[in-house]
Amino acid sequence: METIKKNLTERRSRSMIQITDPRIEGYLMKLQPEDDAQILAMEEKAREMKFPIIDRLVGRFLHLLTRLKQPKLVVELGSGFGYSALWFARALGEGAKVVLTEYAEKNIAYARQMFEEEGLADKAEFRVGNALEIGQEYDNIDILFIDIDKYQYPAALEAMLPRLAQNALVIADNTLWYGRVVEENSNKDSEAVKRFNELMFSRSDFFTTIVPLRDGVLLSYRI
Ligand SMILES: C[S@@+](CC[C@H](N)C(=O)[O-])C[C@H]1O[C@@H](n2cnc3c(N)ncnc32)[C@H](O)[C@@H]1O
Repeated sequence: METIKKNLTERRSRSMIQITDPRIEGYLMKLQPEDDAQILAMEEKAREMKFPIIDRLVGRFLHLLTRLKQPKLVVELGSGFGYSALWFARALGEGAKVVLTEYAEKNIAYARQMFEEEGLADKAEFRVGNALEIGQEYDNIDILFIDIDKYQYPAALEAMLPRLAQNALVIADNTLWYGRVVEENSNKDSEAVKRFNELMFSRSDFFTTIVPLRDGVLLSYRI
């Protein structure tokens, strides 16, 4: 049993590539202090639960993109307990909103509480259920953020393309998938991430790049 566990651990660590050198990540984190109570509480909760949030570096990046883009409607596929959505919401202007979608009701309840404490509940819609189904209820989406289970990325793209506004921005997290995109022995998540990246880069109606920040953030602008 111990040997099996050891082999599994070794195989896992072999198949994880930290995209950015940890010393650089540490340096970047030090440059980006945070004193917002809700952001700090959510980061602490993620650490305790080992819950995969986008993290502060990507949060700030999304926040900046949102300020530049000034969207009226942001739709998030896979909101967890609302950390990434809070970064969007804090950057939204008058009358704009972010739609949170998430399977787990208790995560959405926590997100709502955090948004209320932050005074931003009026900038959000909190939806429990399948993100792909809920997402399709919206039109003219200015920013689509994809952070659901990785095997669903290509299907999410197909479902959501007709719902995007002209000049929409598609943002997807984990598009380097801890380096598994360069491995030969991949599984269905890795295959889906690779297919999703190829789909996005092959489209002439989108201009796409991947920023190798944390686990790779894909940005795709609809021309
Ligand atoms: C990586 S976490 C999201 C983290 C969040 N974006 C953040 O950074 O704060 C992915 C979440 O998506 C949810 N999820 C995965 N597939 C989903 C689907 N099809 N519909 C709704 N939620 C989904 C999971 O329950 C999980 O909470």
